[in-house]
Amino acid sequence: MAIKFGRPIEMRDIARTTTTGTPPALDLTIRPRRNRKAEWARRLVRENVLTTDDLIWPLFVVQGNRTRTTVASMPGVERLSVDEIVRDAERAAKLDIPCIALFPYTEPSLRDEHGSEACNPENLVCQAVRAIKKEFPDIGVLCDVALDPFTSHGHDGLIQNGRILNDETVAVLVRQALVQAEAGCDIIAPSDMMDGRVGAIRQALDQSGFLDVQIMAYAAKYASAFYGPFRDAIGSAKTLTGDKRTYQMDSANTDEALREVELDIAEGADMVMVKPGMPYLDVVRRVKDTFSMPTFAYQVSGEYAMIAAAANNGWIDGERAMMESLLAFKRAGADGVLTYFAPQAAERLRQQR
Ligand SMILES: NCc1[nH]cc(CCC(=O)O)c1CC(=O)O
Ligand SMILES: [Mg+2]
Repeated sequence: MAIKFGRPIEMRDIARTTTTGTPPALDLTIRPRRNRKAEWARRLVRENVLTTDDLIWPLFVVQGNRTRTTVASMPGVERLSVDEIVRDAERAAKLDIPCIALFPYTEPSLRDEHGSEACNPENLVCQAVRAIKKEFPDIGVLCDVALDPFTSHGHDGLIQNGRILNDETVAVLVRQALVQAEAGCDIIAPSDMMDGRVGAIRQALDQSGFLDVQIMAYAAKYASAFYGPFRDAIGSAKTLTGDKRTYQMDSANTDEALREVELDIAEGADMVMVKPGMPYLDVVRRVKDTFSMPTFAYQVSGEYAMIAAAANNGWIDGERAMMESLLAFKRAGADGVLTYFAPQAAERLRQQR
């Protein structure tokens, strides 16, 4: 039987218990359960809290007008045309979500081997940034920097003879970051995992006068199966040849994550990110403890899909699983979370007040 609304474990077999007299009390001085006896008591000793200030909401942009298309593997998530994304930005602003993140679904005809569309100042992301900033200048806008939404092969960088070129890719990423900054983006978030890209982007931003544009580095980004639904959403799932293991990190490593984060901080990152989220909470904790930097976690598409699918099947209480998963990031030391649940979580937090 599906347990939609989880019952406290002690309720489950209550019918079976036969109470024959009261057993003698245990001689316990310390009873940790005392601090859990009522909601007010639990609130009083609660160590971590999730607030709306912790949320960054990722949104997908698609060509068109008044268009919202569903993403099969991400129930509840849609690709939005520019006019519609402004409506979601409005929803974010009303919910007090501090920041939204933009990802494009690029028309296949605009994708090429070099990801040229990434540097087009009129590309979907740049259009969306301008439209959002015009109506809601006070909401933070984060733009992902990587070539995968724009390349015909679905990789984050340029390829030659099957190899991803590092330095040549960085040169393109710098141009991509500059067109996004020119469009009004507040936070540049390189997700490509090329070496040296944070420093190169920082230098270019500064030389162009974008001294206040922040960089949130996807510093410890792992080669993960949990990105599957995202690649559906941006339309690179079918075209991607091979995998990303020559640039994204091996999921077995954590020391390496610290070295990656250290480099990105030295190169000028204002904030660092660990990605994916839940399977890498240990990395979040180590990064936070080691560097004391603003540290973010990305609860990625696959994590969202797992919770949404199980909830839609009636196998878990989706709302509670969502809140529990988001609180876990806070417990691990994250200052904030990129999550597709952002609007639902913000709505729930509002009701709880
Ligand atoms: N480089 C692009 C990028 N930026 C964010 C994600 C994944 C986000 C998600 O799964 O929700 C990816 C996919 C990838 O690296 O293949
Ligand atoms: Mg790096």
